[in-house]
Amino acid sequence: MSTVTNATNIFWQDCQLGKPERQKLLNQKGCVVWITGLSGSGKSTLACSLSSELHSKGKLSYILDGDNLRHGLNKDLGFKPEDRTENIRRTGEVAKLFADAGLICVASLISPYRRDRDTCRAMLPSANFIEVYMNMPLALCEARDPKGLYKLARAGKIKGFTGIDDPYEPPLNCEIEIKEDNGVCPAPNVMAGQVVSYLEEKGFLHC
Ligand SMILES: Nc1ncnc2c1ncn2[C@@H]1O[C@H](COP(=O)(O)OS(=O)(=O)O)[C@@H](OP(=O)(O)O)[C@H]1O
Ligand SMILES: Nc1ncnc2c1ncn2[C@@H]1O[C@H](COP(=O)(O)OP(=O)(O)O)[C@@H](O)[C@H]1O
Repeated sequence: MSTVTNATNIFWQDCQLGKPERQKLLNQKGCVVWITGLSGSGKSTLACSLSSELHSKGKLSYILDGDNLRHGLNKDLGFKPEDRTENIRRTGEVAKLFADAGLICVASLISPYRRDRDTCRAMLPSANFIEVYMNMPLALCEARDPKGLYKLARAGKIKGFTGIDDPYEPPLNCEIEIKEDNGVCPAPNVMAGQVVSYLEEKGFLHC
């Protein structure tokens, strides 16, 4: 366990009952499905559809949604680069705990900086971090604009909005890419099916 802490005189406490026993109980393997993409790209839609699909298969998942976490755990953070970095780090640590609990943790955050996502990946055995890139054109996300935030950003009323005046760094080596097919975005259940197939193929849905 390599962690840098500010505290001294702390010790790692182990318990005989561990992840393997919890996984056996749940008949699944704990992992993190990390969904990244622009605002409006469909992250939350995919997270919900995926969670429902897994539930119907008797598999336990839990969604960590960026917007929701910012109402509690991450309420002290804004959208400055260092705040986004801390937002992702904290969420990565929580996701790691859920995966250790044996759950399929679905994290859905813009997570715009590659280095921050890679930091989360490094928190887990590499196969257990499944990065899903919502590769949707900015024009589509902006046309959707369900919260009217792009409009505000274009009007200069929100500063540092991802994709407008703050960068989004696409993954270079993600496990799953969701993109348009002939200019059409796949339906939510189709996007979820793509992820479920991956989880099935890699053995996460059984123990
Ligand atoms: N400046 C700026 N840039 C991007 N997004 C903004 C901003 N201000 C508010 N919002 C709203 O916050 C949601 C993104 O939160 P995240 O925690 O996922 O962002 S990040 O990962 O820390 O970049 C995002 O939600 P989604 O649309 O679901 O992605 C927006 O609703
Ligand atoms: N696959 C899809 N097909 C059609 N509309 C979608 C799809 N995915 C998302 N949407 C719509 O796009 C908008 C943004 O989706 P959302 O999941 O909130 O994105 P994000 O979480 O990335 O901000 C919502 O109005 C949602 O209903």
